Amino acid sequence: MTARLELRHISKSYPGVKANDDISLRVEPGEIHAVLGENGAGKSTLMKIIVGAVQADAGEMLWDGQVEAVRHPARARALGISMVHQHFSVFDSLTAAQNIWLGLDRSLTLDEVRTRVRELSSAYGLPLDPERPVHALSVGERQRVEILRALMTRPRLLILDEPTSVLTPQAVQTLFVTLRQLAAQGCSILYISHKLDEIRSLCERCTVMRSGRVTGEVDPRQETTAGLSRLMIGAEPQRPPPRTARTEAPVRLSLRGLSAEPEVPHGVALRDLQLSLKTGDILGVAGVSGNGQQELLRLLSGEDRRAPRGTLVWTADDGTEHDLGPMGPRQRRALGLHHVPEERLGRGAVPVMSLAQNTLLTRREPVGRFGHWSPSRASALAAGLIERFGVRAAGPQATARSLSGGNLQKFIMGREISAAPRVLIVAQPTWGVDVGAAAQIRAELVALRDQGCALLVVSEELDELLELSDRIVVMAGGRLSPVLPVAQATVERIGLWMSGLWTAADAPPTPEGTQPGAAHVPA
Ligand SMILES: Nc1ncnc2c1ncn2[C@@H]1O[C@H](COP(=O)(O)OP(=O)(O)OP(=O)(O)O)[C@@H](O)[C@H]1O
Repeated sequence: MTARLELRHISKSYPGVKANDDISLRVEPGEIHAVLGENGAGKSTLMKIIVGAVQADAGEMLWDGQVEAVRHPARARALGISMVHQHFSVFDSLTAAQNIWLGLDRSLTLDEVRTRVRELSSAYGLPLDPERPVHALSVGERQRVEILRALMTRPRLLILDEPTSVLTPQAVQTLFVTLRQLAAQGCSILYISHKLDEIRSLCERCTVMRSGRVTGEVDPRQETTAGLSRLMIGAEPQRPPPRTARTEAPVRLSLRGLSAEPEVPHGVALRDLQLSLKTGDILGVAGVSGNGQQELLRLLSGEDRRAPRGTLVWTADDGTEHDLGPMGPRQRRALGLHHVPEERLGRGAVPVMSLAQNTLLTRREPVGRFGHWSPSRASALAAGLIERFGVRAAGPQATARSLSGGNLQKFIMGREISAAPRVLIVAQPTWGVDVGAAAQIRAELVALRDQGCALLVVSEELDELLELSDRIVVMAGGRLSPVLPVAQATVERIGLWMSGLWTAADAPPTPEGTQPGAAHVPA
């Protein structure tokens, strides 16, 4: 059979790093082919070469058996190659439908695109209102925009770079049904993921990369998860640290009936949120993105300062209370409240600035008494983070945008964790991070909690929340469910609550479990 895509001896170097080193790869028509590799292994670079966004230094590409020099993304689109990127390339001020329309060849009118989006989103179980502006969408919903945009082009090769990082388990299953349907119709799929279970259940072949080279090609269905992990990182991931039993701990931060109207049209209104973050405790917030998580995170971080007086309260060690509502992020950081936003590029880091300069976004150590910052101290801080968190980067002067997605996530997480925060608010802590690094980040979060930090972790990965959290709460329709100790949080129960189906009777018989306003809320 003629391969749909064949790569022969592809190499690509950046200053100081050989991102791809003599890579060969074959993808058959209708094949679902995984590309697996640790952060910075060179997967995204290879995909960018296939779609013509980056030019290889050496090697050739064959399409349907013919040598093809894809020098431009338009050529890749004309061949039928479509890619869903890890970092979303959407325009914030436009609606979902307008964004999709812009990415197409204009053979359809905007109205036709809207109709088609509705059809595709219901056929493939990817709910999305085409009229909503993208700035009001959560990352999970933005990802759906990208996936729908790719599906609209009726691709012959669909490349997905970490498509499930922000999808719920149910949404992942639906996506897999879609992908299998597409493959059965002859579309080839290149699937990049760090989730070994997903690769084993979805893909027929798997190319493993390490440090820019192919280290093996296997049938993932014949491998164990541990076996794949060994091929990829040369070891099995760290086991989760043993949990110590928690005793009743003092409250550090509380939400007391916090309600807020949406800041933007189509945003989610928050209703009567009651919650306490305790010292030495990890509270996990589960839920489908777009149910108010983004709005809650903005109120907690201080980007949104509209929390009504007395509804967002910081309790100091001596018991005195401070109203956090009107304080901005910097004032909150001075108290010890740090925050990792879900969007890494743009909000977590400034893409064109060096890692050293990016430390200044949230850290004061490099800043002197008169407000001048010291480049050497910023570099030293960045170098320390690179070392401690195993960030693969050319050095402290590398720009944030030159890092692979997972490495930038490690850097940002490291910057906030090593600030020794008293409260840490984290969204999607291990998004795009390989299994080894994910285990390390989780262990660091648990260590922080053991040092007395109060953590709130928002994640769409239920398994991650169950592993990390001491207590779990579900967010649906802008409300919070009762809080459950993790031992009582079964996947079934949490899954049901994700659709807003809880009642006051669900609250466990503990003081923290009683939640006014925790009535049934259809999402
Ligand atoms: N534009 C660039 N300039 C400099 N270095 C780059 C650039 N793009 C990628 N690199 C480097 O090339 C290497 C491979 O990066 P790539 O993004 O391909 O990795 P990846 O396997 O996709 O990683 P991840 O799983 O973290 O997304 C990394 O060391 C990265 O820092």
